[in-house]
Amino acid sequence: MGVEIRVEGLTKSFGRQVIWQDVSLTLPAGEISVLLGPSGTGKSVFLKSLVGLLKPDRGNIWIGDRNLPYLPEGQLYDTRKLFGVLFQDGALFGSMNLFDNIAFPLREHTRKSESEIKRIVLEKMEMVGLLGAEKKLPGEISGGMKKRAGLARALVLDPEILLVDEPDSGLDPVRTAYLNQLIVDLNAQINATFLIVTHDINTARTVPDNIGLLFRRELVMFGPREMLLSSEEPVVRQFLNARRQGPIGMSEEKDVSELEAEARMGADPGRLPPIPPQLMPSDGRVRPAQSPPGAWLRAHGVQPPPGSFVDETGRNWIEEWPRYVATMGPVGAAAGPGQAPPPGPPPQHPHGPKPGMPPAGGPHR
Ligand SMILES: Nc1ncnc2c1ncn2[C@@H]1O[C@H](COP(=O)(O)OP(=O)(O)OP(=O)(O)O)[C@@H](O)[C@H]1O
Repeated sequence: MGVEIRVEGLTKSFGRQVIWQDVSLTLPAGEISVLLGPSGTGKSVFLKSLVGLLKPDRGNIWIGDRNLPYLPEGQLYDTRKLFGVLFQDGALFGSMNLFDNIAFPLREHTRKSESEIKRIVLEKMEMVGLLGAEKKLPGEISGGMKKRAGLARALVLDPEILLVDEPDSGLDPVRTAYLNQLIVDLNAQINATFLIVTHDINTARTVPDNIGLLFRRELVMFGPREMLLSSEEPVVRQFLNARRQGPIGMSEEKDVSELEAEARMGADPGRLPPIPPQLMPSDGRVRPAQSPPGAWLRAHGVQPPPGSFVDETGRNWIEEWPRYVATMGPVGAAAGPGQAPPPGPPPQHPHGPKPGMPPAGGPHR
């Protein structure tokens, strides 16, 4: 499962407003990528273009040998079935209970029997920790539950590509941490290609394999998490450090005089903080598409900022990794019952009975 998406020279405008131009990137199969950018830089437009809901002015979106913007209607319809999409608000039908909302794509796009639909819906509801909430209406549940219901619906057609638009919007930091864990767990389980749009820097720093940044109508950078988190590029440093100092202004980019004034005052976008360990699946397995910590930095001879890859217990995950993988079994496999426990909790692990999946009946607000 999971397919590569290759975007080449993509440009999109509405009338005379250019949203972004000449965007090229590859979303590697099975990996988690995050797209960042100041508000209004066209992140949602990019997601909608990827799934064929908006047509770019020019450029290619290759999924295998299919170039999505140029597909005839019938093939576009088929190709869209490869995608699961979680929109910002979950996009649930208010008058349908969660079961029917989640069953909707199956009833619309497949000829499965009701008993088969029930099996699939309950399986996906269990995956997102919503079993027991089948009868609830969207208006009766919290924002976090709506996101998880939207996620379950995005999963029912077994997507090879999962697009998630601002999973953290409207969620408190704890629920965002649960949702991040759920995303990592789902990626480990279904091995699809994930693209997440987010404003949450902690999510961007800990969840993905790759990060991209849109600014000034361009994709400033896209690459492995370690590349962006060790980048000296001012706009990348400013964004990932969440600072005012740097090229990004209040509503658009700063002009030259503002930047010169900042330089005179010695303001800069801040030193690079340590690179945190990447969030691991909660059952301790290594995701099939996951790279060992420090792999990109080593390959490119880049020294990480001091304190990188050290978790809250003081363990350095570059040193720990070979032992961890050996203990946890082969890459992609869950730990077996007879295996020794890993050396303490995996990095960035939220504590609790089943990380990523608070019980459906539990507190959600
Ligand atoms: N269908 C449309 N017609 C015209 N303009 C549009 C359309 N959709 C989006 N836009 C414009 O495209 C720009 C980018 O919007 P988009 O929602 O993609 O930004 P974003 O980066 O996702 O923002 P945010 O982070 O605030 O959600 C905005 O100026 C928006 O008004």
